[in-house]
Amino acid sequence: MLTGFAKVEGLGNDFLLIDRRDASPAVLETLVARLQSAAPALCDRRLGVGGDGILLVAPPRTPEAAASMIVVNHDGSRPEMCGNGLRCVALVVAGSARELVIDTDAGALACAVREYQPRTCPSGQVAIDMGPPALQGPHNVGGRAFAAVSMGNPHAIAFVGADEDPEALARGEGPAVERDPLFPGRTNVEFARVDADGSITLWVWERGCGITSACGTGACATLAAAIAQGLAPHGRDVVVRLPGGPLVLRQDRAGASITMTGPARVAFVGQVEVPAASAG
Ligand SMILES: N[C@@H](CCC[C@H](N)C(=O)O)C(=O)O
Repeated sequence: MLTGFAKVEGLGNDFLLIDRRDASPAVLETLVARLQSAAPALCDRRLGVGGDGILLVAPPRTPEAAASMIVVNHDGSRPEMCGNGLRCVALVVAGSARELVIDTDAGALACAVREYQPRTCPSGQVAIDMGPPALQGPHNVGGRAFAAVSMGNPHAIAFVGADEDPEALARGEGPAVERDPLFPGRTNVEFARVDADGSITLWVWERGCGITSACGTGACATLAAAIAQGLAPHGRDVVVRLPGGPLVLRQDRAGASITMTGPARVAFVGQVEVPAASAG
C-alpha cells in the first residue's frame, strides 16, 4: 500500500505523520497493524524515511476533538502519548483554527497553535495542556534513585549533580533501566540536572526508540519530579533544555495540568510503501 506522509519534527524528535482522518475503524485497525510491523524499516535512517516513530492521525473519538493521534515507536510498540508528536499533529490539523482538542490514548488534550507560518511545509509554536502528572513513587535501579511519573506514558527520572554527565548516563544506563523488571511495560528513562539559573538540562533514553533529541512527555514528567523534590517551583515558567532545544513548561499548583510550549514543523512530504503486516 502506497501512502502519503509528512515528515514532521519538534526539536528534532521526528516522525512520519500519516493523515487518515477519513478512515473507517476497520481500515484504521489494519493500518495500525501494518505500521507497527513496518515501523522499524520505515523509521530506519539509512534504509527508510527515518524517524523516531510514526504518528497516525485518525478521526476524533470524542465530540469536542478535531482528530485523534495514534503513536507507533521506532520499534513498533504503541505508546499512550507523545508530547512532541502531539505538537506536530496539532500544527497539521489546525488549519485556520488555532485552538483545538486532539484525542490521544492518554485522553483528550487541548492545543493552541501560535506563530503559524502557512507554507506548504508549515511551522509554528504549539502550547498544549498536557494534563496532570501522576507521581508513582521512587524506585531504586542499580543503586540509583528514579522517580516514576506517568504523563499517560511511563517515565523514570534521576537527578544528577554537576559532576555527572546526563548524556553519558542516558546512553550508558538508559537501556537497562528501560527494561528493568520494576517497569513491566518498560519505561522512558530521564537523566536531569537542575542548573544554577533554575533551568533543567535533560537527556532522555526513550522506550522503543533509544536516545532522542527531545521528549515532551519526558520533560513534563521531569518537571513534576523536580517540583516534588523541591528542585523547581509551581507557578513559574521552567525551561527544560533538551539536546534539540528548549521547551517551556509550567505547573501552577500540585495536581494541576502541566502546560508545554515548543516548536513544531513539517520538514517535507512524500509517499512511501507500507507492506502488509508480517504474521506473528
Ligand atoms: N518523544 C515522545 C514520547 C514518545 C513515546 C515514548 N517513546 C514511549 O514509549 O512512551 C514525546 O515527545 O513525548
